[in-house]
Amino acid sequence: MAVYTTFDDAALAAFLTQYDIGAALACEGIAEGVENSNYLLDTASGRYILTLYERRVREADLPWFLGYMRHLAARGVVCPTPVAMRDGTLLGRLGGRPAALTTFLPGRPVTVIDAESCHQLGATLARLHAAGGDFSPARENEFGHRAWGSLLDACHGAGDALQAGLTDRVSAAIAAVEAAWPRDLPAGQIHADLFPDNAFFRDGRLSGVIDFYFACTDAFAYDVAICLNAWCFPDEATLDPVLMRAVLAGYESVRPLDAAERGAMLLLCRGAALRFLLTRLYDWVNTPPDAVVTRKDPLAYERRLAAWERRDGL
Ligand SMILES: Nc1ncnc2c1ncn2[C@@H]1O[C@H](COP(=O)(O)OP(=O)(O)O)[C@@H](O)[C@H]1O
Ligand SMILES: N[C@@H](CCOP(=O)(O)O)C(=O)O
Repeated sequence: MAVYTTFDDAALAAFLTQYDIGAALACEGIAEGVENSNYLLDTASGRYILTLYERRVREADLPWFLGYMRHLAARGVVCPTPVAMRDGTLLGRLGGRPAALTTFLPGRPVTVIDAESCHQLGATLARLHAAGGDFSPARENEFGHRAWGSLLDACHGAGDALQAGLTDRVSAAIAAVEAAWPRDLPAGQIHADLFPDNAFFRDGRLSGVIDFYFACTDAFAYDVAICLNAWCFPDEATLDPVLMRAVLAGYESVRPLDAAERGAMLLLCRGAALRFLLTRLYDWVNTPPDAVVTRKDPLAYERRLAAWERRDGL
């Protein structure tokens, strides 16, 4: 459950007076998600998502995220669009947290990932990369390869309780991937967390993308590698090559990968597995026992890392 911050009716009413959307008819916490507190808000003018930003999201980055979502929406990428207050401001405060309203996207994540959904995902990712091309402010990837060593250190060896020798194994994997990390790949704005729970489908079509709060400026091919990890391991351990080929074919139907990107993909996949292994491990170790959130399994990404390491090529 991801509702960390609550507020009373009076605080919500006061917050909504800044907008032109009417008073709240209903406002319910949303159980899914791990990063922020999300509420489903209904007013006479429609349905919205109310997000209170928590934890990892730096307040100084919020204008970048909200501006990026507006930019993508204006270019035809179906994603939550921040709703402006009467004075044009996108960001307010509620329950002591920075807060914003975005449009509600209908649709649901796929229940069974198949080649068709993977193909659509790949094509959508490539469109998202193209649409971000003229959004010029850069935002560093705070979970890029330079951050991995510090994330592991911040776990203080506690991963060994999950799996014997995990700390040394991950440390060696970071060193190997970092030493060969490719430079100068085509780069721009990437989603960086386009997992199946962040892609909505309606009537068999990918209808929208949510959750842009890890978006950053990095290699496009790395974003593809994140999706290969997130979408192509049906049993959390074994790569399904049919799904992988479908993601790549979907992507390349819109934006062909160049030779350097194709050559680097396997290494980028190992890097992407490490990135989610490390943030999940950090959360596993550092989430207080009374927190109302379901921790995600770090070892599901150790198994993906091992699967990539066993391969000679895609
Ligand atoms: N714009 C939106 N339209 C519809 N549902 C949304 C929207 N944004 C978030 N949600 C719902 O809220 C859940 C959590 O959102 P998400 O952005 O993934 O949270 P977090 O960043 O906290 O992980 C999603 O799984 C979805 O059910
Ligand atoms: N996708 C990440 C965690 C981020 O969660 P989300 O609910 O914001 O997508 C993971 O699976 O580790």
